[in-house]
Amino acid sequence: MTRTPLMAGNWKMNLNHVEATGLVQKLAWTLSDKRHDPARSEVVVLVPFTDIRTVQTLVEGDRLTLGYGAQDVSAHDSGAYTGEVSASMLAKLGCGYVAVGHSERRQYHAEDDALVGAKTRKALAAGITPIVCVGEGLEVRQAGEHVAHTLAQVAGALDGLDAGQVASLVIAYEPVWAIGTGEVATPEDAQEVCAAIRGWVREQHGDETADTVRVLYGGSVKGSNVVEIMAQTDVDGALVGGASLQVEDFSAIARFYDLPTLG
Ligand SMILES: O=C(CO)COP(=O)(O)O
Repeated sequence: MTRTPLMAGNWKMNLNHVEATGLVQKLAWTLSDKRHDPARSEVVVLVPFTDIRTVQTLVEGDRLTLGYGAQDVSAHDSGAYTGEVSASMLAKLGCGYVAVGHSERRQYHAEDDALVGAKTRKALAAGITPIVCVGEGLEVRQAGEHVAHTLAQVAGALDGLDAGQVASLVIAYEPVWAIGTGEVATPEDAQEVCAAIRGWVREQHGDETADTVRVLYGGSVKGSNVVEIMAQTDVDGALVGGASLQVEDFSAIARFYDLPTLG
């Protein structure tokens, strides 16, 4: 079973829709100039809600091989939920992906596993691939509880899903202590937890599902460290924050398969 690597750029709260146009155009130009092969890595940007329509117009107008999506979605279908955006609204804008349960949502908006699970189900029901984010903080890591902690988050978010649904989604392991800090988990750290996640999926949903589901690593991924991270058996891609705002760096990440290996 081959899993197409996925390189997802999470812009977080950066770039207005005018700036988004500039970045998407430059990214598309660079990827095509360097002959990026979409069969070897799928490239996606997760953008602020206010940028989605603009990105959709560029992707559809120029037939770009660039996926796009949102960074969050409501757990509700419609109604009196001021400020929220539903999965069907995102689907109408052509979003292929949405991040759910990012550590910044968990930390600043008190999202728990039950809410992350509800959002995951709404995305799936609307035909959008959820990128379910999990990962431990520094104290949990220091206590040696990172695998158990992360698997509990996976179990909570994927509760009630069938094997087909689990196979279709993406799980992103992002150790909180490695996000935006320049502190990268070692490739072995990334592999340990990504393998444990796949092992959990295998136990719960069988071999086919485990061999199909894509598990990403996120946390200070850059062009300079992506090759060694992608060399890990159970890492199927990266969820990239800061470096996704830099066209040169993000296009290098997208073309990880062409980069020289260090050492
Ligand atoms: O949170 C992240 C992606 O979702 C990781 O961010 P950085 O790549 O900036 O560490």
